[in-house]
Amino acid sequence: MTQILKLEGLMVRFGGLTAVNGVSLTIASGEIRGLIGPNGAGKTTLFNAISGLAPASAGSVHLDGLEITSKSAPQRAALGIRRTFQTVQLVQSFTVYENLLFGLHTRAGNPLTRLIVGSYATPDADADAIIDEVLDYLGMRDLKHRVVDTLTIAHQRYVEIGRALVARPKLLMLDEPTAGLSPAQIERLDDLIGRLSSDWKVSILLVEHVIPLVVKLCSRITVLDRGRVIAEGTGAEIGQDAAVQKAYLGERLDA
Ligand SMILES: Nc1ncnc2c1ncn2[C@@H]1O[C@H](COP(=O)(O)OP(=O)(O)OP(=O)(O)O)[C@@H](O)[C@H]1O
Repeated sequence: MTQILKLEGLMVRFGGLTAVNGVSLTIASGEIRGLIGPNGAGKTTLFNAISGLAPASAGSVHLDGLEITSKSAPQRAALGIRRTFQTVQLVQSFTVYENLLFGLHTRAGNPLTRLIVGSYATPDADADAIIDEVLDYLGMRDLKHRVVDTLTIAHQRYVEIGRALVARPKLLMLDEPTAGLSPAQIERLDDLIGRLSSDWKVSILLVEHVIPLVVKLCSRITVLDRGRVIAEGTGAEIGQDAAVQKAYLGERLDA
């Protein structure tokens, strides 16, 4: 099976602190991989190292067979890595449509967005059609011209996912997508994430504190603690793992 993402011995240091410490992992095409770990384990830093926001101190990152370790974040985005953030990062005073255009133009050639986010590919003739397709998929067509800061946090999270999808990424990284959502909203998002990988032919790396959701969605889960991978396996396997139980100390994985 094709490996979409391969990390080998990845390290990220902040001065004397090693936030990511020799992480190696591979994600297969179409896989939904869970990434869990206690607070401060290094999950967001690992996301940043994969997406190019945190430079690797050592090790390598390959995307779909291409080494991208020294590529910038905009170059990685253009090559097919897209992500969402723990705290939603949209242009709040822009409409849903305008925010999705940003996602599209990181792979197309709009001069303004190229100045802001960089661009390495050819312009898209049919931005509107792509955006409408994504909004229809997300059930948000009626919100297309709404200003983002008038939307619920749940809808804002969908817009972030939409901004990633318009670029038809190879790897979609979701950083705590359920943060701030109600149980009903989490259930809907859970259903969406479960469909995304096959509907959009995208591999997903999911960081999430709602462990039952990760266990349900992901056939394999990687567990980080203090920057290191301490376990990898199915939900049942990692639930039984003594090192994982110790790292979570009291948090119930089967809750
Ligand atoms: N820019 C930075 N400068 C210095 N230290 C940092 C920086 N970013 C993260 N850290 C430190 O790196 C470690 C890993 O942090 P990180 O945010 O990646 O963990 P996390 O697993 O995502 O945590 P959480 O689940 O709480 O979001 C922590 O000790 C954190 O304080």
